[in-house]
Amino acid sequence: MNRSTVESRFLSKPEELGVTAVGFSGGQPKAGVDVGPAALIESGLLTEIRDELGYKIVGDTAVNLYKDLVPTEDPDYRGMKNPLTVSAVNRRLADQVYKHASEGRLALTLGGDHSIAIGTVSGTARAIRERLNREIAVIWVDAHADINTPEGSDSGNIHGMPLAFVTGLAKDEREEYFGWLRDDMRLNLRKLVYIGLRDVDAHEKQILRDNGIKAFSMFDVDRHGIGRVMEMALAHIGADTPIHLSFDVDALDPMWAPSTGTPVRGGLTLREGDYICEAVHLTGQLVAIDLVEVNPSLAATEAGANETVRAGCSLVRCALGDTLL
Ligand SMILES: NC(=[NH2+])NCCC[C@H](N)C(=O)O
Ligand SMILES: [Mn+2]
Ligand SMILES: [Mn+2]
Repeated sequence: MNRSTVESRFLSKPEELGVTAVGFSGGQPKAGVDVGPAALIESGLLTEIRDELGYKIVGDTAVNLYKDLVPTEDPDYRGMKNPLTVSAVNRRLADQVYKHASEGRLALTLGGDHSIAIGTVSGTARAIRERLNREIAVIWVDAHADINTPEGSDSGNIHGMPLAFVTGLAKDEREEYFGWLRDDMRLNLRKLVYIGLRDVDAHEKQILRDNGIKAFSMFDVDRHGIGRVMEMALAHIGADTPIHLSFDVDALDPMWAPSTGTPVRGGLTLREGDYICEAVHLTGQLVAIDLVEVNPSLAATEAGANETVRAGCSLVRCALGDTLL
C-alpha cells in the first residue's frame, strides 16, 4: 500500500478504481487491438495496482463483453465503417463509465481502438455534470487529432472521429448512429487540450484552427520541453476542473510502442509520456483514464509487443501516482 497522498478533489471514493476492459477493434481495420486489454491485464497491471498501489478494483475486466452487440449487417453510413457496431458498443460503454464516475470512482478504461473514447468521454462528462455540476476537461495524448467528421475523414475509420462526436462537431439524428449522444454528454471544445500531435489530416487542421482548439504538437514539446508544455496545458484547463486523460499509446515514439495500428515516428519518449501522466496525477483532478490502441499482434518482434504492453502499464501506473515520491 503506497498510494500517493495527493488529495483527490473530485472523487468521492478515491480508493476505488472503476475498470472497464474493452476488447474492441471495430473503429479501425486491423485485427489484434481487441486483445490489448487482455495483454495489459495478463502482464499484471491490475494486480500491481491492487497490491502495490492499494486501489480497490471494481468493475468489468471480462474482455468479451461486447461480442453480443455485433449486428449481422453493418453497411457504411455517411462514409463510416462499422457504424452500428461502434455506436452500440460505445452506448453501452458510456453507461458503464457513467456508473463508475457518478459513484465517485476513478474510471479506468483499457482499449481497444480509440473509437471507445466516444463512450468513455461522454459517460464521464454526463456523470460529472450531474454529480458536481461541472464540465470536464480532456487531455488527449496522441500522434493524431481524432477529430474527423464522417464527411471529412479519408479513411472512414471511426477511431479517427471520436472527438468530432463527443464535441458535437458531428451529429446524427438517428439513435442507432450515435443519435444517443445527448447534450449533457458532450465535451466543450474549449476544454480539450492535445499533446503529442504530429500526423494531423488537412481537414482536422482546419477544425483545430476554426475552433481555436488548444494543441501542443511535437514541435511544441521540442521547443518548450514537456515540463513547460504540461504547465501550459493545465493552465488552459484551469485549476479547478475535473480531468479525463485519454492516452493513445501511439503518442509514444514507435521505439517504445511499436505495437500499434497507426505508428508515427518522431513521438514522445517513454519518460515524456510518463511525465504527462504524473503531472496530471499531481493535480488531484483526474477522474478518468483511457489507455488505447495497444495491439500486441502488430510488432515485428515479440519483444516489440512486450515493450508496448510494458509502456502502456507504465503510463497507467504513473497516472495513478506510482512513480512519485
Ligand atoms: N486513434 C487513432 N490511432 N487514429 C488514427 C487516425 C488516422 C487518420 N487521421 C484517420 O482518420 O483515419
Ligand atoms: Mn493515434
Ligand atoms: Mn487516437
